[in-house]
Amino acid sequence: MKKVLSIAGSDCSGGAGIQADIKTITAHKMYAMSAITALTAQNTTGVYGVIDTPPEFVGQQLDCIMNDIFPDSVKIGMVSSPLIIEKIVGKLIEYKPRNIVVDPVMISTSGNRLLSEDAMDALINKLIPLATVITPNLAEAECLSEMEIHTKEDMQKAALKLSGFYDGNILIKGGHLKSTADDLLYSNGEFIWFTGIKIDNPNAHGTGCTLSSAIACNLANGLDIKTSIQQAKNYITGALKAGLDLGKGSGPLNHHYR
Ligand SMILES: Nc1ncnc2c1ncn2[C@@H]1O[C@H](COP(=O)(O)OP(=O)(O)OP(=O)(O)O)[C@@H](O)[C@H]1O
Ligand SMILES: Cc1ncc(COP(=O)(O)O)c(N)n1
Repeated sequence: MKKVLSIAGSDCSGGAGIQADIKTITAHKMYAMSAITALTAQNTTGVYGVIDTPPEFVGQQLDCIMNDIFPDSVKIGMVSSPLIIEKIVGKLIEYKPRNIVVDPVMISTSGNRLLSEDAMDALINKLIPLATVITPNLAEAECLSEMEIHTKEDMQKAALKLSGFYDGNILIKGGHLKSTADDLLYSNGEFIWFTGIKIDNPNAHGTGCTLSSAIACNLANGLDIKTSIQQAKNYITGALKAGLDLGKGSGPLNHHYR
C-alpha cells in the first residue's frame, strides 16, 4: 500500500485541511498520515479561531512519521508561521522524501488569513524550492507573482514570472475564473491546460486541499506529473458534481462519490 503524508492544518468541520486530505487519500485506497501544523475552529461559514502547533512539536510529528512509516509522497497545506515552515524545511532536507506537493494556502474561501504575512518570505525562499509541484489558486498566484490575474493569458504570464524563482512544476488553478475551471501547468518550458466546465455548485470548501492531495496520491503511484494532475482534476470534478450540500455556508465535497 502506498503511504501519503499530509502536513497541514486541521479543519474541525471536516471539509478542508487535514480532514479533506485524509478522505482524499483514503478514497485513493492509500495509507494516510498527518502532521498537524495548526488547529482551526472553522466551519462552512468561516474560520473563527486558529492555534498554531509549536514548531518543535511539528518537528516531533515528522520524526515519528519519517523514522517509522516513510511516505511515498508528501502534501503540504496550511503552514502559518515562518518558524513552522523552517522546521518543516529542515525535516524535508534531513529525510529527503520524494514527490512533494506544496499547496501555498494563504486565505480561506471564507476570506480569513491562514498564512501570516511574515511567513511569505520563508514560503517563497525556503519551502517552495523543495517542491515537486506548487498549486496556487488565482489569488495565491497573484501574490507570488506580484501581478493581477483576470484571464487565461494572465495565468500564463504569472506562471512565467513564477518560473523566474522556482524551476519545478507550477500548477495555477483556475477554479476562480469567471466562466471556466481551467487549470494551467507550466512544466519544463511547456504550458499544458487541464480544461474543466465550471460546475454550478456553491459548495466548494476544500477543493484546493483535495486536488493537491489527489495529485500527491497519483505521484505516489508513480504516475508522471501531467497524468497525476489530469487524474486529480477528474477526481475533483466528480467530487464537486456529486452535489453534496452540508452546512450553512460553502459546504464540503463528496470525497466518496466513486
Ligand atoms: N465550480 C467549479 N467547477 C469545476 N471545477 C472547479 C470549480 N471550482 C474549483 N474547481 C476546480 O477545483 C480545483 C481547485 O481549484 P480552486 O481554484 O478552487 O482552488 P482553491 O481556491 O485553492 O480551493 P479552495 O476553495 O480549497 O481554497 C481546480 O482543479 C479547479 O479547477
Ligand atoms: C486547515 C485549513 N486548510 C486549508 C484551508 C483552505 O481551504 P478553503 O479555501 O476551501 O477554505 C482551510 N480553510 N483550512
